[in-house]
Amino acid sequence: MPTSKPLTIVVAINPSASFGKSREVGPAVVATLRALGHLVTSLTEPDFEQLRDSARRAIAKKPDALVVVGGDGMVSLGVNLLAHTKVPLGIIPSGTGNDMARGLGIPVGNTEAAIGVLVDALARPARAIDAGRIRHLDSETGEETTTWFASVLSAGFDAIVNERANRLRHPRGKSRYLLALVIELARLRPIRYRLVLDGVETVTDAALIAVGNNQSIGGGMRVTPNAVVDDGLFDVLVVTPLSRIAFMRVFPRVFAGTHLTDPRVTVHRATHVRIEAENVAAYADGERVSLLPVDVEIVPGALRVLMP
Ligand SMILES: Nc1ncnc2c1ncn2[C@@H]1O[C@H](COP(=O)(O)OP(=O)(O)OP(=O)(O)O)[C@@H](O)[C@H]1O
Repeated sequence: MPTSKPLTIVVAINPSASFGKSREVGPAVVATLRALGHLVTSLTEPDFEQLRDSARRAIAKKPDALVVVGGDGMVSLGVNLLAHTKVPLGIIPSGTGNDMARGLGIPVGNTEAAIGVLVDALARPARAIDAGRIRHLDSETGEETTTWFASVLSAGFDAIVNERANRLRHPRGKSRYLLALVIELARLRPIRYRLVLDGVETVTDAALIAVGNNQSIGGGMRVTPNAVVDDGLFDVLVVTPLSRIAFMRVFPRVFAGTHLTDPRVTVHRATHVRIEAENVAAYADGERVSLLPVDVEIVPGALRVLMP
């Protein structure tokens, strides 16, 4: 591993990521960075909100980097604190999905390799990538607010499955999503959307709309496989209504990103996207944003990242 000058680094750790299966990852990151001589502030808190508050206070001191240890929820925490600042974001994936890390080429499922990538990246200037800015109504206050995302915003069948999984108490782990998928597949029906892409409006029935800065959701489902994080554009996936049988044919192809050849699947490129539909929630970077409508805008170069 190359050595670099001592840096001040904040490491924000989610010990509950991946259902607590990766508790040793955070301490390993902190130990490695300290062994290299960096000045590390290690943050763990009882819950997400307190961690976000501690990280916000630590970032106000302008450290050289914020490293998040966890899944896409932790990426979301980092992106929302760092967008439009000069502080770069490092990611050590230890969550369930880890889609942002996957799309950036950060090793997933190999902590040592991910730490190696981070250490190398700390010795180089960080890379600027685009981020998505969502304008929506806050679910609690009803007031207009802004949420940033770096990977994919989705609003459709996958969000419905997510909502169902969150309402289920059992089973734990990935099988909860599988059960939610089976339940919602049985109830599958088209959603009527109003979609505005760079000022051009369409009203369409669809099963799913996803707005990608990066490529995947749900742990490697490459919904927008051609999205590029620094091209100043979103890839907007629209899947027209599918029968259950057609869904089961198209769905496995999404993992490989080969669904784009299916005539029921379209990808548009746009910088501004408005999505409206009745009673459908938007999820971004795996976290619930709010019910639709949302207005989404790409902000070129808004985020600095430590990546290969
Ligand atoms: N102590 C804690 N610190 C931070 N987050 C916590 C904590 N306890 C529970 N959480 C929950 O963890 C969620 C974020 O999890 P994260 O995304 O890091 O991992 P994951 O869900 O396993 O992975 P992925 O999002 O990639 O599927 C937050 O929504 C938060 O509510």
